[in-house]
Amino acid sequence: MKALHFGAGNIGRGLIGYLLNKTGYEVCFVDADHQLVESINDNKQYVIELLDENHTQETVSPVRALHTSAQNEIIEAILEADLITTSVGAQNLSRIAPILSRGLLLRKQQSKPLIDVMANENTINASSQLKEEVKKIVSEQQMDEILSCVGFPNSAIDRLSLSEKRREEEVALVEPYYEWIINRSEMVNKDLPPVKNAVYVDTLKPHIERKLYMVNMGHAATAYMGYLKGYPTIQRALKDAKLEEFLRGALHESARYFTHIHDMDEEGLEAFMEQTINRFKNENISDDVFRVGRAPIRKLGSEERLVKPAKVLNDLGLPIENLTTAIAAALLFDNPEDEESVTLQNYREDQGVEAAIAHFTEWNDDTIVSKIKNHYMQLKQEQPLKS
Ligand SMILES: NC(=O)c1ccc[n+]([C@@H]2O[C@H](COP(=O)([O-])OP(=O)(O)OC[C@H]3O[C@@H](n4cnc5c(N)ncnc54)[C@H](O)[C@@H]3O)[C@@H](O)[C@H]2O)c1
Ligand SMILES: O=P(O)(O)OC[C@@H](O)[C@@H](O)[C@H](O)[C@H](O)CO
Repeated sequence: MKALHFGAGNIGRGLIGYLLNKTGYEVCFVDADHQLVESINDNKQYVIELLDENHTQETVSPVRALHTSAQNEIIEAILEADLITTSVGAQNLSRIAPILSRGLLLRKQQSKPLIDVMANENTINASSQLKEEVKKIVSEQQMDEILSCVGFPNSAIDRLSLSEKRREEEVALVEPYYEWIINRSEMVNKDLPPVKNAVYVDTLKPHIERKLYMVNMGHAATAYMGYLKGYPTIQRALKDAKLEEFLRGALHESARYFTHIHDMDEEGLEAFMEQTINRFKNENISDDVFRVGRAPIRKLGSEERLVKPAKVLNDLGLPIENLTTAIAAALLFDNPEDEESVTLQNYREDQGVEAAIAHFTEWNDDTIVSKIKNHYMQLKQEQPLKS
């Protein structure tokens, strides 16, 4: 069995490549990073190290990689693949669509078997988003042809995954915990063996929402508040009792979304929150606030981790103090090396904070805008040097 995976970054190697390899797939990565592609091809394997006390290492092999410029080889790999997956960042899905559509149309012309394409990104329904990107660039008839032999099952992935260069080799550093949840009902090829240790469900929504609106919400809230307090990592930030209390508060607010919208039980959510906080505090991990807070414009989006639960909870008349504080903190996230952070800061300086809140969150409610602005002023006052 052959799997083609776009994005050989942290989670691509640390979770997806790892589990596909364990399932028995020959994994071929596609990546835009020349050095990464070279390193994978030089070794035909890569190392994955568990971030636990033992730092256990495993080798994932055999693997190969193609650079995004190797268009003919990528098409060949699409034609040969039994499964196609991605983890390139939701903002890059549109970049994959052109080569993917060419390859999928050729598969149809050559009567290749049914295939599933699964985008594994931190966003709601990433595979559906990828499908929409394909739809934008092909004709209606071509889209019908693609959909007659391709499924775009959505999924949720969870594993704190980092990377470290050691002797010219990118080592994937991963926490022991992982979760890959796949919407079976959206798959067209159910003949393949299930991905090892993946969980197959018929309704993904509660799972992906809990991942994004609790794990990633809590992570982002900690990163933005941690940054403002001058902490370099999530783990250092959570040594500050006040920040841990803030994270707990934000998680408790968000948990109400799940009791009200998904009818989840409080006890289960409480356990999930504790598990999440403990994962973030893992002493064996050093997770940079700039990585976790990256792309603040994406994270402030109306369907995203901070704004969506806050909006729904507000409509239900439930508290959102911590969530709106986290949104305010995101507006102060200033990393000159992060393109979105630079755009955000420029917009805020040119247009003012109120305009920035409405523009980026698309939450056009005067009471809310002024609530977020108050938090923002408070945070700014506490951190005069940061902005
Ligand atoms: N790292 C984590 O802890 C983690 C966990 C769960 C989900 N995710 C999600 O997985 C996705 C990837 O995250 P990551 O942390 O691995 O990021 P990363 O930056 O480490 O990896 C992304 C990789 O995609 C490559 N890439 C970018 N554009 C490409 C393109 N057009 N074609 C091929 N390759 C391309 C990059 O060169 C990079 O190697 C994101 O959506 C992220 O939200 C990450
Ligand atoms: O990948 P992002 O930018 O959406 O979010 C940053 C982190 O919260 C994220 O990568 C987590 O580490 C991951 O989602 C854990 O499964």
